[in-house]
Amino acid sequence: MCLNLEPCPDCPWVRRTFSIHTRPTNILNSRNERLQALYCSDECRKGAWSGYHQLECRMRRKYDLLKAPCDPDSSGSWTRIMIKALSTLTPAACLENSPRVAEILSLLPDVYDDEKLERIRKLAKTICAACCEELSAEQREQLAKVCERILLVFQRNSYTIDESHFVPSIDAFRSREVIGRAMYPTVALMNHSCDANTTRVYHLGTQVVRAIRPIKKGEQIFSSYGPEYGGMPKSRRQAILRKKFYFECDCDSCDDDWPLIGSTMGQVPEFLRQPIHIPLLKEVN
Ligand SMILES: C[S@@+](CC[C@H](N)C(=O)[O-])C[C@H]1O[C@@H](n2cnc3c(N)ncnc32)[C@H](O)[C@@H]1O
Repeated sequence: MCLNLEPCPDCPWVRRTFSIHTRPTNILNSRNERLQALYCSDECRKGAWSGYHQLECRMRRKYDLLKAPCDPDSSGSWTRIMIKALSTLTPAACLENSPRVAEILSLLPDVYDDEKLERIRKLAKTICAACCEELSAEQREQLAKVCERILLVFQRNSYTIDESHFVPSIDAFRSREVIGRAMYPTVALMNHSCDANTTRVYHLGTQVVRAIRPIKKGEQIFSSYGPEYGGMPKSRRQAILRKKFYFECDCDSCDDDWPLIGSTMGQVPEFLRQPIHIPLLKEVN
């Protein structure tokens, strides 16, 4: 499910639908920039408004008024997730200590008390206060805890979606543009390895997982959550994974503390150490 590209999955050129407004507006984000609306059609715009944005817009204004420390993109996507969660949970069911709620609250018991958690907590409280005015303060507090857990699960299991623009130069990597975040349930089952055997690419909002070396039958399929062994020492990789995803990496390269690529260069024959100049693209007249 791609939350950020809704409600128009057929229109991949709609960008940042989480920071849109459906008509010209003077609302500014926390960086004092005007929020931008980009839709592929009028139909799409109307669908967004009636589907979720009416509520989202109210939340955003309320949230911005509170001047909570949260960047607009994150608060936008988190708001949308919470609105969806609240619509499936029903506040009353949440408060009866249902097995579903107990299950949600039991997730991620080892959360680290960091800045991001604090922001998520504030947002969850704000949205529950705005969405569930009919509940008592105590009930809203309980509901906010459920929402906080849902957001944390999303944050740990979702992926950034980017689009690569084809630029015929060695700088092609820099032309990647982040267009949102999404949860892909099957892909979320993949563990991280600092020596991953797959990579992810995106094609019009669809995530494609590709093997980057032969994978034997029965071998575990690993994804990279970011850090990779060759160019980064174990301590730094572990620190990043701990801060961003809250786990201690036990992949082979961390367990055996594989050396950095540069540190093994002395063992590589001289002719292999020479840079190879192969033009990436052939010019065509
Ligand atoms: C996106 S989930 C991956 C699927 C998860 N293993 C499961 O069973 O649902 C991410 C979680 O898996 C665990 N994990 C993933 N890669 C790991 C690694 N290299 N070392 C230790 N734990 C890892 C961590 O608990 C992390 O929070």
